[in-house]
Amino acid sequence: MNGTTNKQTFDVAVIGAGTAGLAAYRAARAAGASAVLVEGGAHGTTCARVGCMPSKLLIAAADAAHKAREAAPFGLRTTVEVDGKAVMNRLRHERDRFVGFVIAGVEKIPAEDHVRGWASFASPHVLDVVVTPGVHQQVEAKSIVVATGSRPHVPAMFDRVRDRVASNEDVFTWKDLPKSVVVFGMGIIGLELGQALHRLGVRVRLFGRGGAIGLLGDPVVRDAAREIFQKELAADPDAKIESVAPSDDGGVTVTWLGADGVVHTETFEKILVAAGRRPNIDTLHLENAGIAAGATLDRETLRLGESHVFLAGDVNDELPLLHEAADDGSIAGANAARYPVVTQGVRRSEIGIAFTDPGLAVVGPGFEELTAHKSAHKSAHKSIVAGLVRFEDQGRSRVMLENRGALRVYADPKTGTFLGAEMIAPRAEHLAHLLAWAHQQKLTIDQMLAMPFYHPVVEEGVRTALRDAKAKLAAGEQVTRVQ
Ligand SMILES: Cc1cc2nc3c(=O)[nH]c(=O)nc-3n(C[C@H](O)[C@H](O)[C@H](O)COP(=O)(O)OP(=O)(O)OC[C@H]3O[C@@H](n4cnc5c(N)ncnc54)[C@H](O)[C@@H]3O)c2cc1C
Ligand SMILES: NC(=O)c1ccc[n+]([C@@H]2O[C@H](COP(=O)([O-])OP(=O)(O)OC[C@H]3O[C@@H](n4cnc5c(N)ncnc54)[C@H](O)[C@@H]3O)[C@@H](O)[C@H]2O)c1
Repeated sequence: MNGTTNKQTFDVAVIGAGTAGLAAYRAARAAGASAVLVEGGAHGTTCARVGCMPSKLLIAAADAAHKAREAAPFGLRTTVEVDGKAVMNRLRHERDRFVGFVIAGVEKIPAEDHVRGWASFASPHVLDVVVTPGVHQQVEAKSIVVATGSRPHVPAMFDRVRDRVASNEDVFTWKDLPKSVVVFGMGIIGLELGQALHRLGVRVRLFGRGGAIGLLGDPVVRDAAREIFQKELAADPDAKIESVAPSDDGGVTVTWLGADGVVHTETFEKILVAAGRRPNIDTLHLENAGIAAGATLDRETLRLGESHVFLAGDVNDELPLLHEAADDGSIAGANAARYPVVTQGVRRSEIGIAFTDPGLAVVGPGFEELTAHKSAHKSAHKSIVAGLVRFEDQGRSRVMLENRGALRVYADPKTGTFLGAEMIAPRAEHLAHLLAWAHQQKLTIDQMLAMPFYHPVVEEGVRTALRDAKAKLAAGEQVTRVQ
């Protein structure tokens, strides 16, 4: 290390000024501690800059195009022309507005509480911050909140085209829509962006791995999702890729073995890899932090083992979602301020949503976790009750021509307590909230059925699933995971 300047001392140091880090800094200050926020990259948070907000802006344009194009059955004649430059301009304009609000909040933080540079552990309580190459600053703190987020993971199979691979960091910088995009990964990012680009007139092909679709774990719901997406898009959730090679025109050529047993080759202008994200923890020299070997994260306190280090947001690889990052930050920041006294934070019921159309959602721990082994014996899976609704004949969904999808609600066979749900459904984001609130209240299926249901609404579909669960509870009909 050369060019080290002064050492500043605080009660709490927070690494990363994303959603979790900003919440941690504010919670630490509110608890009366002195605190510093260390940020190495661009301000504005992943969510606002290259995540939640720009992706939803692209989806909003795509949905508008799709609705207009699909209006004929209602007796409407429309033609849709997509102006790619205008789509991307609006996206960036609105995105920059959201980023601006975050930056305005950061600017309110006193300058003395703010260090610009990349931090890593020099010793348990001292961070080395690289301000510019060769210029270092030291920050000393009693406790440290690591809130460094995550980054896109690009597997080795893309090594030959690595310099051409786009991630969520690149898509929203595109000035115009490309003619064609191959998307690897049918997780949430791949599905959201892939479907949106397709609806905006881009030739899209989606490749997934192992049959996974978004966040779904329930085989009944996943099968429905596969069918729906494959009807609309070229999508193979269990792709047998033979090669991904650079093409002469600056794009990529993909060769794969199709489900038809035939080897196909197609060339695309762009390649988007959305094959998962990795926590930004490997460059922090955590080995210098004095943390006992084998220390694990306590999700209720966000403390790493018995140490003075707390992990908040995507970096802890628990639930990489915006509202969880914000909650993590508040819990970790308050605990870091009170360290060594730590208290358990309030955790909410789990909810995950993919903003596809139809939307995907999981409420509670999800089918796979609910039915996981109940003992060390491999074949001993837990049984649950699952009530099903399919949306083909659901009244309001059919009125709107959005009658596609399936939803399963889960119940405890003994108590009838609602355990969660998975769905691909119209208005999924709203149904998921309704169900998550019932889940957090630990309601039973009977108590949920005693709530009001208006007519005609999509929520009546949820009632159908709840009634099915009630009937199956009475009949003792349970489901178990099939290996
Ligand atoms: C395309 C996309 C769409 C998404 N859509 C949604 C959505 O619709 N809903 C939802 O709930 N979630 C969504 N998410 C997830 C959500 O964006 C993240 O869970 C959330 O932004 C994580 O916040 P964070 O504070 O942990 O990380 P970040 O906001 O990434 O902040 C981490 C910060 O740490 C800084 N940093 C890293 N290392 C260092 C270091 N060594 N020194 C100093 N600073 C460092 C980084 O520069 C960064 O500013 C989406 C994510 C993506 C990628
Ligand atoms: N609406 C939302 O809340 C939202 C939207 C976008 C992202 N996010 C967050 O960001 C996280 C990361 O999203 P993501 O979609 O990158 O990750 P993901 O983990 O959700 O999905 C990655 C997918 O890529 C597949 N995959 C892995 N390697 C592959 C390969 N070589 N070829 C093809 N497929 C491959 C995996 O099987 C998996 O299904 C999500 O887990 C989520 O928490 C949330």
